[in-house]
Amino acid sequence: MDLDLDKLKERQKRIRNFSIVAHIDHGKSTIADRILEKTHTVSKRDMKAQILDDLDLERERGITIKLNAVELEYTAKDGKDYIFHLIDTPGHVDFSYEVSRSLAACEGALLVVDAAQGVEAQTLANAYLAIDNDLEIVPVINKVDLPSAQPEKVQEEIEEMIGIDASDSVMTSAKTGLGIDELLERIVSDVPAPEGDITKPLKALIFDSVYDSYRGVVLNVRVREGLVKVGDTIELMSNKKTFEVTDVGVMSPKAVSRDYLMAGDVGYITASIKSVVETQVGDTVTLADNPTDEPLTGYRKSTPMVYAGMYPVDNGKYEDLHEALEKLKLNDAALEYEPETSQALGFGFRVGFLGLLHMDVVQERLEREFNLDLIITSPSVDYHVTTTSGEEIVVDNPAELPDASEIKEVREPYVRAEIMVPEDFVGPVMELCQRKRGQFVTMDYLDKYRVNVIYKLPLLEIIFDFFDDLKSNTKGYASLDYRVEEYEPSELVKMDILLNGESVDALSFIVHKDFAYQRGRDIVSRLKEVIPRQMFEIPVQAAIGNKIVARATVKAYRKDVTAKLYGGDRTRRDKLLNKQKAGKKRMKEVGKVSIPQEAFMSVLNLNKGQTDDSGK
Ligand SMILES: Nc1nc2c(ncn2[C@@H]2O[C@H](COP(=O)(O)OP(=O)(O)OP(=O)(O)O)[C@@H](O)[C@H]2O)c(=O)[nH]1
Repeated sequence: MDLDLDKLKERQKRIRNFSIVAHIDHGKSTIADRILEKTHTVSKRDMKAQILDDLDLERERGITIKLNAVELEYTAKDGKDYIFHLIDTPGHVDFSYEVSRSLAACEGALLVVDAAQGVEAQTLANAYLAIDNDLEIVPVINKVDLPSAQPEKVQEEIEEMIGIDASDSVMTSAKTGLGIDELLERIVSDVPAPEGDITKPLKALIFDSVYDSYRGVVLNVRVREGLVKVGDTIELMSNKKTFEVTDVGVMSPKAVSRDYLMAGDVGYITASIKSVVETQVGDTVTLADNPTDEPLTGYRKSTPMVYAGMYPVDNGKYEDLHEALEKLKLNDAALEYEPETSQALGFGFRVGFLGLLHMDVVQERLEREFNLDLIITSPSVDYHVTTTSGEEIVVDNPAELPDASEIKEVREPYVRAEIMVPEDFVGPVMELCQRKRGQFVTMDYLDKYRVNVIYKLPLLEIIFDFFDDLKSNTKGYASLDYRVEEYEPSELVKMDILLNGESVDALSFIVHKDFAYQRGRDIVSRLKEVIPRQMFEIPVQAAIGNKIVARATVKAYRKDVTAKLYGGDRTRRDKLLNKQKAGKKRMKEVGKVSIPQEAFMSVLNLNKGQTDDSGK
């Protein structure tokens, strides 16, 4: 192999590694498509819309979940050929950890801002992530074709709110293709070429790893120093495991083998690694016989924020569910699960998700790709509990919360929520936050019209429907960004639900003392609606400890039953519920009672009930 050092150095100067960051829907994927098209990475004819979103589900939902790195070739106006590595990032608040991963592989970021919407919460959050990573930021104002576009105003916003020079922002319309040529030139001129000594021992960062049934584990790496090629023995520095490299290459957008990857490159390595568990994202890859002295510093790991039980409708499918989760995990580093048993539902798993959207995506993939029918219990957060005997435990399943008499203190996760909103809506936003047990922190005017309202809120209150409520209370103008900051003591109680006199563990939930009675009543009346009638009466009760706080009765079967199901507005929560309804009637027999999937999601509706009540 001809590895002329001067040529390699010359090649390194022509590499540009960059990401595109934006608030959701500001046009990141469409811009990526245009760039791919312009660089002829895919011919227009072959190009499916949004080729970077390779999961069917992503395309359907129009959201980007997994990050993808592609290599593009671009002949610039200076006549030289440049090598672009474009790393796509997701925009949804559930997936912000994926953003920080991809940024670690780049020197620059295109910050895309919608010319009509302006800077929003995720624009800021992502811009700060990029600044923290020392990336060169190229501001891009997209959708300038829209009649409501106000590019100059957006330019000012970027300068005022992010503090970067936006006077030379690239004006684009990813829809018409306007400005894309200029954007490509700006990537060449503004994004710095990677540095890193090619002659030093290999030092590469794993920023993603995916399982491929043909190739085994595929490591997506950013090479920082040195060079790697087929036949090398690599070592994963965190666990000292060694593997022989079977292939290296880049995605373009399909996998294309290369002779080597060198300092500055973003590409893949395969090395007959059997399990993704061995390959930690953030780990450093080096050569076994010529290792680097110091590993790279890893970056923030994703941690689940929402937990729910997943049970096969057919108990015989437990192993299938196990296998399916194992396979999904190979592709989804954020997914966590462990076995769990429920008296009511049998054997299943407690699964940790980044948020409700992530939960929804996982459920859909399990059902679609693995053909499983699942019952999912209502989502919960994790609680830190100190028992009277001084023991510290973490509880992510309401059924496992110890008896009140054994609890000294329960702490729940609180987030710092930044809500950006036009001044006119500050009132409704504050009202909503107060209702959700929020504590006001501060409020800043971002410009003449817009305010950044900061609240401390219990994660429990915001995971379900806060975002939807926020949107409806502000005519869609508010944007939200949040992160878990701390755990704080809270007066929480466990609500048990009894059907036919039997406590159903999978229906219990944790609720703040002040809302307990109302929610007890709400859930009971909701369950009364969704539990199908039988030949006998079914008492439905809500209890805190031994105390029954609400009760209702599912009357014995009559012929004219019309189950009144919640229709409601078009929010994510409702879509979730509607989907549960639309699918096959998923039921679980518990004792003599059949419990449908909707019953387990009742707690999502409860919040709605509460909001409606207080909103009246
Ligand atoms: N009018 C107009 N519409 C655009 C333009 N760019 C993108 N859009 C539309 O805006 C919507 C969102 O674009 P996407 O590219 O999917 O946005 P995104 O930021 O990638 O969204 P996520 O992948 O969900 O984070 C789509 O309906 C696009 O067709 C533009 O320049 N002009």
